[in-house]
Amino acid sequence: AGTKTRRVLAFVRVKPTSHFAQDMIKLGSDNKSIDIYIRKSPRGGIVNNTQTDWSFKLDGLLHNASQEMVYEAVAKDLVSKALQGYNGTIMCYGQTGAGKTYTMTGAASEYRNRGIIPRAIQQIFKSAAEFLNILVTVRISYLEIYNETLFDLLAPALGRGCKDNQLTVMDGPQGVYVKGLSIHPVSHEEEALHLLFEGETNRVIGEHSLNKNSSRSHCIFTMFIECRSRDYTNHKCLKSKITLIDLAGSERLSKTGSEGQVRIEASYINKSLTFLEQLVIALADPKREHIPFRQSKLTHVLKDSLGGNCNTVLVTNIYGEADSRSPPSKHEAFELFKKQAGRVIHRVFRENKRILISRKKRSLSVAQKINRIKQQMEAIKEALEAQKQKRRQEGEEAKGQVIIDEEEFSLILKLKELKEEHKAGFTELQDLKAEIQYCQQLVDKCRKRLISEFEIWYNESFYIPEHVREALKPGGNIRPGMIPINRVTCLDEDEQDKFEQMQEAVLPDGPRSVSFYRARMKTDQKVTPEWTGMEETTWIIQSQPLP
Ligand SMILES: Nc1ncnc2c1ncn2[C@@H]1O[C@H](COP(=O)(O)OP(=O)(O)OP(=O)(O)O)[C@@H](O)[C@H]1O
Repeated sequence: AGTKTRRVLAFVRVKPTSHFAQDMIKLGSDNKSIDIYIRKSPRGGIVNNTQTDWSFKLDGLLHNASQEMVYEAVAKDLVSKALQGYNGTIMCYGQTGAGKTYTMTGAASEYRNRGIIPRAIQQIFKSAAEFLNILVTVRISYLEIYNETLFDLLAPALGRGCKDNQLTVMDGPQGVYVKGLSIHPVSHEEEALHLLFEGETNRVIGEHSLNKNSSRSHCIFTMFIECRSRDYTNHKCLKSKITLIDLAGSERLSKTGSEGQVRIEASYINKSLTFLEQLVIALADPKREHIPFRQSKLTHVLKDSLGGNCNTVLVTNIYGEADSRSPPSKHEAFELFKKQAGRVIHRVFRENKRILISRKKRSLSVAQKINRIKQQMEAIKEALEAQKQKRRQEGEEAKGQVIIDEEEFSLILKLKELKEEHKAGFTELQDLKAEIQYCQQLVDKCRKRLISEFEIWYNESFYIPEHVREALKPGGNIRPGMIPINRVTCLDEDEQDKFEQMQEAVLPDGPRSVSFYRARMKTDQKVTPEWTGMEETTWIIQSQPLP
């Protein structure tokens, strides 16, 4: 009470598309408004009072905006204010695949396309390095809320147990705190980025989330900042925090057809987003006395990150695609799947394929070596035969005494050596053949698994009700179940490999990208299991329960 609540700034980011839905979405020419027109649903019946037009006033419309432009518009000012003691919160809201994670974290492999979180980390550390008389301390936490349970995404990264990282939100004299949360002090930009990337990985492969679409959880990345004077006579300390939230995908709320686990998740997401909405509405109303913070884990955790002296920005990510009722094409969805829900199995598949290819290459080179040895052996045998002939002609054998000269002796030794090499090569080749066969089986198994999990995920994620299916044009390639499995199977992985290799080969963009790439590499090295034995490969596949 008494504190002036700052207004929540609202931005809309439209995912770039080649088929922009001009009939449905009108973007204001001043970039500060958006109008949405929805065709009436045929399900509405004769009396159909469903609202079909909406107009929204915004603080900014981000259409065809680069990651850098988004950061400038949404975050830069908020982050610099955090260094002056103001709390700042940025939330991304929107449908699955609309670009929330892209906006918050960004594309994993490209510096240029890094999102708000890595840019905020960089801005903080860059500013901190420029302050002469101020010592800046940064601590980081990374939380995930899944089905109203809190998880500490940094627990495994900081060497804590993965199993007991479930947390409780508590109210204390200092405000809200999360019991048992790892809040890690970081001294360096690279270390902070590394923690972010590690947390991201845990978000996808965490025990509770092995089979879930990443959009079914809320992720909260927080930087606690303390600025104090280096002059020890001045004890003043400015404390603030920046909270960056990737909210769970919102599209399942109205979806019919979801069952079991999916339905439970949807209901949790539904509730928590509704409570968040109520909270934002309550905060905006100066007459409201009671602010319902405790209704859900999300609102409870965000108690001191919303309202009050906090700068808050809401980014709504939307699809601008024409006919956005249709699910994405299977090809597009498969790409998404490999990055999200199917990430683990896809990684196992690729790793097995890599092993298979390396074994095949090795086996080829061993076979070539064996051939060379064989040729050398033939040549030596011929030479030895010639020597024998020579001796025969000279009648030595008749005398019962064989005298071998030095040359012949060394040929015999060489032949013996080659025979051993040949034998060893042959054994290695046999072993490699067995390994290749085994690897091939694993690769096939993984491919099957990848595809069957994809099919399940696709149907779960983009299930369309009967009436919409009917509305879709016949012969279109977006109808579920209409694309034969073998078309998915033949998605050109090798082309993709080539592309990824090319991406890796691209030089870092500018000196500040080095810490980004190094932190990424560290995460990748740590996360990728040691693929030394086949047993481990099998173990990972077997340990993945079916959805
Ligand atoms: N502005 C953009 N420019 C280019 N690619 C984008 C953009 N927004 C999203 N994408 C791409 O679209 C795909 C889906 O985006 P993203 O994963 O960020 O969606 P999401 O809303 O976080 O989905 P989920 O809720 O499932 O986590 C990704 O491959 C991402 O790289």
